[in-house]
Order: sequence, then C-alpha cells, then structure tokens
Amino acid sequence: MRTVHPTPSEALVMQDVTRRFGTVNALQGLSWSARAGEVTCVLGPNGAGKTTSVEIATGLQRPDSGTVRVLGEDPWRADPEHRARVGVMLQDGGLPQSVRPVALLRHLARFWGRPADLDALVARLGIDGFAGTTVRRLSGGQRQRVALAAALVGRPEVAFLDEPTAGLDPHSRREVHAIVREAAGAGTAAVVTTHSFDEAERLADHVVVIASGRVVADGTLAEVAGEDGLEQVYFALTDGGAR
Ligand SMILES: Nc1ncnc2c1ncn2[C@@H]1O[C@H](COP(=O)(O)OP(=O)(O)OP(=O)(O)O)[C@@H](O)[C@H]1O
Repeated sequence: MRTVHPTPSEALVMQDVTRRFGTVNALQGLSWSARAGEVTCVLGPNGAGKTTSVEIATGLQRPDSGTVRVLGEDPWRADPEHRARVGVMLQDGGLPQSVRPVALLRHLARFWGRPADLDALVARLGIDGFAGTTVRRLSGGQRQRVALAAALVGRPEVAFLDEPTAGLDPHSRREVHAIVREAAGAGTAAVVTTHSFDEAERLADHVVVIASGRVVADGTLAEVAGEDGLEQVYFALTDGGAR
C-alpha cells in the first residue's frame, strides 16, 4: 500500500478507496482530499457514493481497501479525542427523539472545551422558534437545522455535512450558507455534499464530482465549472452515472 502523507492543510485525504455492498461496487478507487479553511462541495448522482464516502471519513464504515486520513489519522481506528475534532451531520440526522432541541444542544456543547456561541447559533438557525418542541415533532427542515447546529457546536476542525440544505426554506438555506462559509473562514475544512449547482456555486472553494464510485472532476470551482458552467459540465460528466 502507498504511504499517504497529508500536507498540513489537507484535513481529509482519501486514496484509492473501495467499498462493496454485495454485488454493488459503491466506491471504485475513490481519491480526493479536502483542505482546512475551504468549503469542499461534493456532487454526484443518487447512488454515486457520496454518503458512503462521508461515512467512511467519519469512521462509521470501514473501506474494503485504500487509505483514509482525517486530520492525519485513520478514522476507523480513531480515539474519542480525534472524534471531538470532527463534526458530522448525516442525512438521517441521528438525533435523539424525545429531547427538546436547545436542551440537546446545551448538552452537546458541554462535551467541548471551546464550544461555539450556542445562543447565537440557535438564533441564527431559528431554533429558538421551536425550542419547546421535542425533536420527534419537528418538521424535516427544523430537524435538519438542529442537526447542523449539533455538527458545528463544537467548532470542529473538519465538518462533514451531508446535504445540509436539502428541503430547507430559502431563509434557512441562506443562513446555513453563511454559517458554513464562516466556519471555513475560521479554519474548518467544511465538506458539503449537495445536489444543488446553485449551492456549490455560492459555497465552494473546491468541487469534487463523483459518479459511479469514482471522482470524475476535482478542482477549484473555476477549474471544474470552466466556461460552460457547473451544471453543463456536471451533466456531461455524469450522464449514464448511477441513479
Ligand atoms: N448498507 C448498504 N447496503 C447495500 N448497498 C448500499 C449500502 N449503502 C450504500 N449502498 C449502495 O452504495 C451505493 C452508493 O450509495 P450512497 O448512499 O453512498 O450514494 P449517494 O451518492 O450518497 O446517493 P444520494 O445522492 O442518493 O444520497 C448505492 O448504489 C447504494 O445503493
């Protein structure tokens, strides 16, 4: 196996990663990286392997082969100290159902030495508007905002945000974009999966396009979008990809 030496700014490095589920080759030699202080937007058709990549990068799944380093460590073997440096927002949320959102976030904030300003985060994401409602009874978009706050409350060095704005109303979406950009401005490597070209164009310093478990484009937004624009390039690269 090749040795991987991430540069200091490379918060995530995946090299030649494969993952198979039965007969499905979800990842087929996937290689990409994400740097500190940047928003990396990961695009790709349904089933391309985005969530599988994020789950591998956060230590929830083990790759069949290849190398993964997050903040220089193998996430599958990482200790709690490493995990505290990484924020994760998964598509299913994974939030406890019977608690109220602000109580949950206060509880989570206590795990970190230097948490974000929780009151400000709660206000910006409009969570104070449904503070008295248990997670179980929240709308999908409300739950998503709580999951985003949970991912960022510890001011992580790397944040994996799996479709953080899917289904959000325009105001919430705009606020989420501002919060993600600020996190990157403060040095976080923000990895955002999305199906929105508009979102990638607003947010991304760096764009990775995955199709059928492989990277088909990787570069700055300007490099990937070129003169044709991100949407056109995306369709040209992914037509016939997994859905
Ligand atoms: N636990 C699993 N068991 C079987 N197949 C799986 C499992 N997890 C993922 N897959 C398959 O692996 C492939 C990649 O799935 P993945 O969820 O990573 O795609 P994605 O790019 O995140 O898609 P979406 O845009 O729909 O979220 C798909 O074909 C999916 O059906």
